[in-house]
Amino acid sequence: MQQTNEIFFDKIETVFNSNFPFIVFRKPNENKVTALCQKTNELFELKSFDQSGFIFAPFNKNGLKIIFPLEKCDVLITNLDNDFELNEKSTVLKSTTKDNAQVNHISIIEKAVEFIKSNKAKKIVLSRKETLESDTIDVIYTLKQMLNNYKNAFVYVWFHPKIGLWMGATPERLISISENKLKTMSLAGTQKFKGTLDVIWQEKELHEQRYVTDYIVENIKPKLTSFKTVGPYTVQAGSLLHLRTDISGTLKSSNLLETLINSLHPTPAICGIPKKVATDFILEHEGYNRAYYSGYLGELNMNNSTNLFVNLRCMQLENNSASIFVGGGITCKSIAENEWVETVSKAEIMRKVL
Ligand SMILES: C=C(O[C@@H]1C=C(C(=O)O)C=C[C@H]1O)C(=O)O
Repeated sequence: MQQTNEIFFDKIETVFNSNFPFIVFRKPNENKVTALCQKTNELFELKSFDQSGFIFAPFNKNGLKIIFPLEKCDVLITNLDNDFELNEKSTVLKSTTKDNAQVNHISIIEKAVEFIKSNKAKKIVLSRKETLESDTIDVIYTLKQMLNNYKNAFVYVWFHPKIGLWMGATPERLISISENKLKTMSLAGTQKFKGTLDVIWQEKELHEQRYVTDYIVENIKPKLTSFKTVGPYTVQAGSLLHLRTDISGTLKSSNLLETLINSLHPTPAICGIPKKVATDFILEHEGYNRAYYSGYLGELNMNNSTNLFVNLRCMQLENNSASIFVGGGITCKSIAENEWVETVSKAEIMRKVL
């Protein structure tokens, strides 16, 4: 049901306070904001990619994939024509991340570089979690900040009482399918945005993004009748820039979604090459559970289309803390200190909206 902005956000606040499961999302470059409010607090596991609803899947392929089934939800919609007028709020954020976090992360990166140099892998994406404490975190305010500031991102707040509260503004599409037309992207390589898209990319970034493009093309091409790539070109994601290639095509048949997701996720944008070697390295060395970070989420068979995004630039909110998840691609050319700084810049994207 279409609502005015004020009524829409008041309802979201009421649902949030009632502790029932809900998702609010806005797709990249759209004005339409959609909410699915589940009528009970049951936890529905995704049983088949033929279901309709909003799905939330973890990084671990065998982990619990959750669906808010369309038929179990009230759907609310609003259109944002203007930015929200938000008062400046000076949230005091206290980092509870351990003092040795930087030393640890750098040491894992150095191990990965050595591992890659010995030809055991080409790329490994390593991540970490940064936890901030504050007693004034306001979820609706943060949602509005993300909507105002990250217009070309997939912005969301997801909550289930049995799982927790996640929110984010991701620049990365995993897969979209509408009437047998497929759209995906290869996104990798990071530098700070300094006022222009006209920048130079080093070999390290060009290579790490190329690995992702090659992997995606190799996996989806056999399932397509026609096929096109555009890029790589530079895109802005908040205060960062990335290299992106758009990949699109027409599917050979209409029942390929599950096969495609299984062959794409996790892509080398968030895992590595070769996939199995990179996954094992991540599980052995990262030393924490990625949970839903670098998993995927989005509309499944809603309005005859599927739109799934990779869960990046995201955080998990618990009581008075926000855990921000950040990572970056490591290759033989990585400089550990620079890779650390890149994760600090990525964490800024969520820190800024708290
Ligand atoms: C892993 C993340 O981002 C991914 C890694 C990137 C990189 O290594 O340069 C860039 C964009 C994303 O594909 C993240 O944001 O946590």
